[in-house]
Amino acid sequence: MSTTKRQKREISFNDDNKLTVKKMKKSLTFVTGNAKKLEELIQILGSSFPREIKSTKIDLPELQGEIEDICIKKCLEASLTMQGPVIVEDTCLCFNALKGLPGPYIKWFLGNLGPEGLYKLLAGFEDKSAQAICTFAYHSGVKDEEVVLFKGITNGDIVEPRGVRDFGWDPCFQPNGYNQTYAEMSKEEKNKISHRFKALDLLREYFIQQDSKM
Ligand SMILES: O=c1nc[nH]c2c1ncn2[C@H]1C[C@H](O)[C@@H](COP(=O)(O)OP(=O)(O)OP(=O)(O)O)O1
Ligand SMILES: [Mg+2]
Repeated sequence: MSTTKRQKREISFNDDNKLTVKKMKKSLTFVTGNAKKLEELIQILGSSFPREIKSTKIDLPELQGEIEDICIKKCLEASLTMQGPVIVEDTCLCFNALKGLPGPYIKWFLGNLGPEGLYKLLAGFEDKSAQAICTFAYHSGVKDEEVVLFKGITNGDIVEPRGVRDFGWDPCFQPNGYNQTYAEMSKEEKNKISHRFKALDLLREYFIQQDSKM
């Protein structure tokens, strides 16, 4: 019965003056400057996720290098700032014809070129295929503990932009097996197949496993 040992509890009296004990979920802070990422995370994880998600809007440094290194460093920065358990994520859009670029630098390419410009980048190439990669990183906040990574990849094509323009490069990314871009799909549909969904599915599994070991 050690599962409840470390769980916080809220003790109060209900209307009939009976003592009630409510188990409180531990919290986990998602550090991100991007409100759309947070919105999707909340929709994907839902209320059954075994942690209470809090969020802090901090623009963490945009680092260079391999995806894994970027995520580990980004997560350690967040953990130092928050002094507690945190998750961060980094999203890459990798064009196969460009050997994986823009990759982690997609934010700057998108900011300067927009979805149209991203599509035009591939004008000289027959291969329009791309990978949307989302990597979540978790750190417990305990010094010397390692960062854990969860990666989700959705393959697709870069197409002429179509659909609503409320989230980044969604209008120019069409996942394989669909004739709609992410931006033309409903949020529910995107959240069932997206790179972010796949990464969060692994993260959810990890926390369920962790709790079952306690
Ligand atoms: O599902 C997505 N669909 C379309 N666009 C997306 C998606 N996910 C991220 N994006 C955009 C946001 C940013 O322009 C770049 C990733 O850069 P990235 O550094 O990971 O995001 P960010 O700086 O906005 O937020 P954060 O504070 O969490 O680093 O791709
Ligand atoms: Mg960023």
